Amino acid sequence: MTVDVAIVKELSADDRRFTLDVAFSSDSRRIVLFGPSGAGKSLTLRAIAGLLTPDAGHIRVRNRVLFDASTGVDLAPRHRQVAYLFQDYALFPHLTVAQNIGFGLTSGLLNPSRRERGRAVAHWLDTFELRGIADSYPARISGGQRQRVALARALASEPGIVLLDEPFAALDPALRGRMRRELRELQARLDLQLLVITHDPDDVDALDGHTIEIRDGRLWEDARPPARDAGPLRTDIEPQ
Ligand SMILES: Nc1ncnc2c1ncn2[C@@H]1O[C@H](COP(=O)(O)OP(=O)(O)OP(=O)(O)O)[C@@H](O)[C@H]1O
Repeated sequence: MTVDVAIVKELSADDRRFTLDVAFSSDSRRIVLFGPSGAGKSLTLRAIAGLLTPDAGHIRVRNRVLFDASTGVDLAPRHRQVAYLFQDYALFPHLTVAQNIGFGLTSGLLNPSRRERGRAVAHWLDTFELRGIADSYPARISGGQRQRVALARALASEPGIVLLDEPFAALDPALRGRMRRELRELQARLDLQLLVITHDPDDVDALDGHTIEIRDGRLWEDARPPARDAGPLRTDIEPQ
């Protein structure tokens, strides 16, 4: 299985307690964690990224053990080859589009020369059609452009998997439809594996991957059978 997660984490704040206890595995190129607000989706994503340490269990991605409580393995986030795209994209406001993308190249394991970095940044600017705004700051570009910059920055570090936290939630409906299509097209072009969390059934339909439903910190059901190959990309979904 490319992604194999079985984790338990107890959390408490004030007088509230929350138990995350999820186990799933999938070979699909598009894995969708679906569930209502407060279900435990972000906690699961944070655990995979290495930002939350489970009490028990294991996390394996592409045959690499990222975490295993029984053997004490707990790779640092920067060694996981996992890119995490935050809900608000978390771009650096004081860096231009090109500099934000370049940051993805310097923060990971890769430490390319200045010239190589320049070439890689140019490549990602072209891939995401961001040349025209390369020198703009995040505050001066649109929501869709911000999402593309965040994706470009995430992909520049050549991750094994990209984790996306509600990637379309902040976009207006028209743009949401376009970005869903763009993400699928991009995936087809770049051979990416995506793990997306969402509470929106339209995202589930549009992504058409292996959907895993989480509620109250537990797996609700494997809503669709795991697919070795997520199959041809759907083209019948129009932007809203
Ligand atoms: N540090 C913490 N301490 C205690 N409880 C927490 C902590 N972080 C999150 N929780 C609780 O864990 C539950 C799951 O949170 P999580 O952020 O994973 O939900 P989610 O499914 O991603 O929801 P949303 O779609 O609203 O982002 C929530 O009830 C939340 O209040």
